[in-house]
Amino acid sequence: MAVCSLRVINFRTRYCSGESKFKKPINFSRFAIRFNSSSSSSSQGVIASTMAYEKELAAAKKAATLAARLCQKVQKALLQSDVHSKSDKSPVTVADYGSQAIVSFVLEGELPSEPFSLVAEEDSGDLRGESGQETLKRITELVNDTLTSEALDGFSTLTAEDITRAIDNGKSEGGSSGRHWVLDPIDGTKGFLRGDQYAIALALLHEGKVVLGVLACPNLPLASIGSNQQHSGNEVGCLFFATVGEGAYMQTLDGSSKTRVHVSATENPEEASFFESFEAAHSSHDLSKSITEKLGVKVPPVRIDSQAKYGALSRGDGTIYLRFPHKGYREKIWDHAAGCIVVTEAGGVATDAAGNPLDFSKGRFLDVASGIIVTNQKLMPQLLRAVKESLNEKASSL
Ligand SMILES: Nc1ncnc2c1ncn2[C@@H]1O[C@H](COP(=O)(O)O)[C@@H](O)[C@H]1OP(=O)(O)O
Ligand SMILES: [Mg+2]
Ligand SMILES: [Mg+2]
Ligand SMILES: [Mg+2]
Repeated sequence: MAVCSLRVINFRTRYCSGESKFKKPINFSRFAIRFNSSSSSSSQGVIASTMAYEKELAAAKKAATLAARLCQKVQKALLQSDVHSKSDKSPVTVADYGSQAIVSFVLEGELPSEPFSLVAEEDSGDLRGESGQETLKRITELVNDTLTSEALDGFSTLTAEDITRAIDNGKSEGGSSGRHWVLDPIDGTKGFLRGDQYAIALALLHEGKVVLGVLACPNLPLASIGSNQQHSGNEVGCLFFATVGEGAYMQTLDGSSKTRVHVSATENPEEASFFESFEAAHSSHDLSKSITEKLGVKVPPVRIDSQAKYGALSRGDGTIYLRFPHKGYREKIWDHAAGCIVVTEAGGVATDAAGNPLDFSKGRFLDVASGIIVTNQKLMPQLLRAVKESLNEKASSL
């Protein structure tokens, strides 16, 4: 049984000792309150006590929340800017790198006694040459502004080199042994640019299995977004999180108390609504139309960007999520790891189009047969049959 006790920890000690990769001492004068669990989860298998991964979850929530603050600042400035800069990709670049730097920096600092491995989407290659200097300067300012104003007041300013090093922590190959953090610093960049949905998606792999996931969705309404529901209230900003065997939860991004979430219990596909990519280039809308017609789904699809779809599904806004990328596209683990554990812990099932479980243990890529489908346990057999029929029809029409 784990004991929760309040412990005061000096950030200066924590962020500067042990395995830290930061050459420059980082001076934190702020004190943090952390839970100290007497049941060490790190070396006792994937499912240990009921308090397993508690300190990792706290660190992940903190990292994703701070990264979300940075992204919100950039998106706000982007949406206020003129038409010219809206077609300019640089704001999202700055937010992508900044988000990755913050998550890397916070995780490494919060968990100093653990070896740190991060599999993340971005790397600093494009920032290192002469042409990247202006962007790197903007990222460095943004990260420093965010950490100063939002949480880690009192720390000494990070240099551009600190930032590139934090970003490049993300080069790990992951795999089936040990622990690896998995990060998409902005999932749904197209949605981010449009002012729509995006997510900061962070998960932890342990011995090849996803054991923890956090999804920060800054623009997702707190109220349901399903096509069957009346929209009520316009408050936005959700944080979903789940630890293996302990259920899935949602709270507001600004930190309200958590609520346990469950997938929809709908067994009748005629009552089900479904989610898919906003961008037809990311997932075939024709195929999902064929599948949902076979099932008898009556309402039109809810199309939104990013793993916010997994979050919405985990709280029952809809019943089905279909994703069929076009030929040649290879899925990456950071595009599904966090969403997958959130929806699974909420009672759902995520498989590839052939019904195989998703295997996150093979490195940076996630090799799947044809696509990814998600629904509740009761509907999955029916959905799999419809998917198989539609895929066969598509193959024979080619
Ligand atoms: N051609 C593509 N097909 C499918 N997914 C893509 C493609 N290009 C990028 N993606 C990634 O897939 C996800 C988009 O999914 P969705 O349509 O559900 O928002 C994002 O993670 C996006 O990456 P990124 O993280 O850079 O935005
Ligand atoms: Mg992504
Ligand atoms: Mg991304
Ligand atoms: Mg990308």
